[in-house]
Amino acid sequence: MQLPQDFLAKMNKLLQSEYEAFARSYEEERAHGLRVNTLKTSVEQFLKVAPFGMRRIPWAEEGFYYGKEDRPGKHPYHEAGLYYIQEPSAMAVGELLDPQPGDTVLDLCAAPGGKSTHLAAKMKGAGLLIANEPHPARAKILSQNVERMGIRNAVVTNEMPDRLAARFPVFFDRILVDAPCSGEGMFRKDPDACAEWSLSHVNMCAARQDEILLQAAKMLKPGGRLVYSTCTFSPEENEGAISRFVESHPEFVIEDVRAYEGFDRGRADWVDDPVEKIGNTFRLWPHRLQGEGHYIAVLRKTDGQEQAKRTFAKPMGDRKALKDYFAFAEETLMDIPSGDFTVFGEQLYILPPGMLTLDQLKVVRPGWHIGTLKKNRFEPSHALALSLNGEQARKRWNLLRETAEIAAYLRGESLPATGPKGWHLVEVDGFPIGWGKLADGTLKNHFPKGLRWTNI
Ligand SMILES: C[S@@+](CC[C@H](N)C(=O)[O-])C[C@H]1O[C@@H](n2cnc3c(N)ncnc32)[C@H](O)[C@@H]1O
Repeated sequence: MQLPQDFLAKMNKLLQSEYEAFARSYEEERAHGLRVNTLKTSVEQFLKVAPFGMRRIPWAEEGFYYGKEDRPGKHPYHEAGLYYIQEPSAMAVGELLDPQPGDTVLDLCAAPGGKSTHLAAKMKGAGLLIANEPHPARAKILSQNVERMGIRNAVVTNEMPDRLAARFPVFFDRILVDAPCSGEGMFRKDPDACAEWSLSHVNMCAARQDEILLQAAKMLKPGGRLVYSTCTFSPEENEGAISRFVESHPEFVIEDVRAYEGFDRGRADWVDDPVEKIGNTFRLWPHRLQGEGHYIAVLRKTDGQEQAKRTFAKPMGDRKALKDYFAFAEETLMDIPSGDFTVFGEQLYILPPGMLTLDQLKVVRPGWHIGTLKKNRFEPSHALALSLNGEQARKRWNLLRETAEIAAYLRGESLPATGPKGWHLVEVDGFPIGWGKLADGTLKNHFPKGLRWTNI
């Protein structure tokens, strides 16, 4: 592959004797990974049914390399959200932020959602995750991935960091800044990053990273953890960004976290003014492990003001307006999803607990999407189907993978069916994949139009 000459010269100067091995890695095939979604299945259960070659990724409990010939993006299990296709090195980031169930977590630069969905799995449905992405089209994709992975406790926003910082000061236990960067570590995976690269682009990215970190710092609680990551090699965006940040924020310390085999450490000698513990940060190199290039720093806020006054989101009070929803839920579900309901237009959501008001913010998904309140009837959402397990539905319609029926369902076709009338949770091998509504010998297809498969 053709790499920018200025980039190669810079890497040669930095890496010296290691440069040859680094340059050779661009001639090699990159590794492909998927992460099992433990909100829907366990690793053990998935390994029993996995139709792909699966080899463990050492630094990610639920991460696996899959085979070169495998096409996990084109399998019904992908639509059922049983896994997320994620670059192997990127899985280290969620492991290092390590959110716990019940935490309040922000993913500030979140699209398309590889790391947000990893954080949500670690939170096991308890606590609040805000996944933010300023680019509108990318925020939509992020929201679709949150839906596919069956996440109930996430809010997806489409904001700039300073506007979130004004609303959520000192609010989060853990924050991830997976910063937009010059993408040098992704040249094998993403030729666009390679085409866009220049020394001035690196400097522009570094300035933007300083601003994002500044805003993130305001939102973290004292004692909280901030993880900063990039998929680039340039010291300006890595050791440089963290050194500038810690220098201007002495209440932050760089944590000393154990490294996995193949992880390298941050390089103090590559920047002019490194802070003391910069050698505790991590560098992941494509010539030292099976994954692309990454940089990761784990920071803790040791001190700071506690925020007292907050305006919480107001749930809707009028439960009578939800009578069609409750009628649907009683007929269709074993346990009725309940909590702080909110309505956006006709759309019904349940807010995650402890959510602050979202007024004046650009919100793509204010919580768990339950369905649409139509005139005199309720229509369940795809998000509801994907967040259930089969036992939670009264009427289920199971299809087997690799059959004509599942292919027809994914193409959006109705299926001949007999059985009780009403909403059926459609499954593939027992894993929910969408809704179908049975009447007059037909299961009407409610798999969303935008997700339907063509060419199968
Ligand atoms: C490296 S990508 C994030 C990848 C994502 N965390 C994942 O794992 O799927 C960085 C993201 O930051 C977004 N971004 C760009 N400018 C930003 C800004 N000023 N503040 C926050 N995010 C920004 C980009 O649109 C991009 O989606």
